[in-house]
Amino acid sequence: MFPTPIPVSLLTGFLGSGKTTLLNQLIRQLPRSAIIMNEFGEIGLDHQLLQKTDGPLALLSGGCICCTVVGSLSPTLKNLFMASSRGEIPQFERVIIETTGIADPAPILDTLINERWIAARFQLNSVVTTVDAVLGEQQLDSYFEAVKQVAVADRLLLTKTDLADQAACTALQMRLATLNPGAPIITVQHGQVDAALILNAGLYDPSSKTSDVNKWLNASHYRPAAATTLIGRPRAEEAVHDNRIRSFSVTFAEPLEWMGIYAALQMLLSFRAKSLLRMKAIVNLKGKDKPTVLHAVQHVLYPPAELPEWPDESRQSRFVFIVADMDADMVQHMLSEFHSAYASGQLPIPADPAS
Ligand SMILES: Nc1nc2c(ncn2[C@@H]2O[C@H](COP(=O)(O)OP(=O)(O)OP(=O)(O)O)[C@@H](O)[C@H]2O)c(=O)[nH]1
Repeated sequence: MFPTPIPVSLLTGFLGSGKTTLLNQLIRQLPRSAIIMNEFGEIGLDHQLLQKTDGPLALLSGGCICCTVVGSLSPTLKNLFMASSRGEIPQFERVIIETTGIADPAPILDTLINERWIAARFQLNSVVTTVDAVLGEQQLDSYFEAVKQVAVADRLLLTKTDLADQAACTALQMRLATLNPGAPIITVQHGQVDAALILNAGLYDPSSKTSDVNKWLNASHYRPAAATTLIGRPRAEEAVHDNRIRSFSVTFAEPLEWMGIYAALQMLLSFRAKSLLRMKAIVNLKGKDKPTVLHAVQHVLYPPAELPEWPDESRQSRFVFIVADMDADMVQHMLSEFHSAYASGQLPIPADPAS
C-alpha cells in the first residue's frame, strides 16, 4: 500500500510571462512545496530570481524539460522522494514544476503517468499557464507553442494586467476563452494570487480529499462537436494559429461499450497524438453502475478511474476535447462508430477488454 500520491502542478507559459514571479508568491503560501525548475541554459539563472524556499529545490538545466532533459525528471522526482523519506531534506506535500517558456507539457505528463514508481507516488494536480497581458496577443499570433500552452491549461493566469489597457485585456481574455473554454481565467499582478484558486484543479482535490467531476470536466463550457466548424473570432490573418484549435464536447445518451471507446481513443492517440491536445470524459459504460473518468493528453491516456458515484442526475457520457488540426465531426464519428461496431457484435469483444 502506498500513501496518497503527492500532487504535482505544472507551471507553464511563454517566455517572460511571469512564471517565476508567480512561483515566488506560491511558495510563500505553500512553503512545504518541492520546486523543480527547468532552465534552458547550461547555467540556469531563473532559480536565482526565486526567493528562499523552505522546501527542496531541484534544477533541470541544459535543455528543455519536454525534450532534451525529459529523462531527468523521473530521477529528480525519485531523488526528492527518497531524500525526504530518509529525512535528508524537509518533507514536502506538493511539487511545482516550472517549465521553460516553450515547453510542451505532454512528455512531462507521460513521465508522471507511465512510470509506475512515479505514478504510485505522484499525481498530476493542475496545469497552470501564465499569459502576458501586454505581449500575449503577439505571442499567440507568432508561436503555436504559446497557443498549445493555453489550450492544455486547467487555469489561465493573465499576468501584468497593471501594464495593459483594459480594452486589450478584455480582447485577450475573449481570445483565451475561445481557445480553452473550460479553464477559468484569473488576472494577476506581480504574481499575487490565492494559491487555492489555481492549484488543485485535478479531479481529486487533496486539500478537501474529494472529487468534483463537474468542476473538473466543465462540459457546459464546450460547444457540441457539430457546432464547431467555425468558432472564435473572425479568421484574421494573424490569428492563424487559433484557427487550428478546436474545443468541443461529445455526448452519448446510451451506455457505451468500453472496448469501442478504448479502440477509438487508441486510434486517436496513436495516429493523431500531436493533434489531441487534451481530452477529459465522464463515461457511462455498459454493465457498470458507477461512472468512469478518462483523461488524455496527446499520446498519453491516464488509466481509467471509477468514481464512487455520479455527480448529478444525468447518466449521459460527456467527453470534452481540445484539438489542433483535427475535425470535430471525425472525432465524434470515430467514437460513435467504434462503439456501435462493438455493441452490435460486428467486432468481437476480447475476454477481458480492460486489460
Ligand atoms: N509590471 C509587472 N511586471 C511583472 C508582472 N509579472 C511579472 N513581471 C515582470 O516580468 C518579468 C518577467 O517575469 P518572470 O517571472 O521572470 O517571467 P518568466 O515567465 O519566469 O520568464 P522566463 O523564465 O524567462 O520564461 C520580470 O521582470 C517580472 O518582474 C506583473 O504582473 N506586472
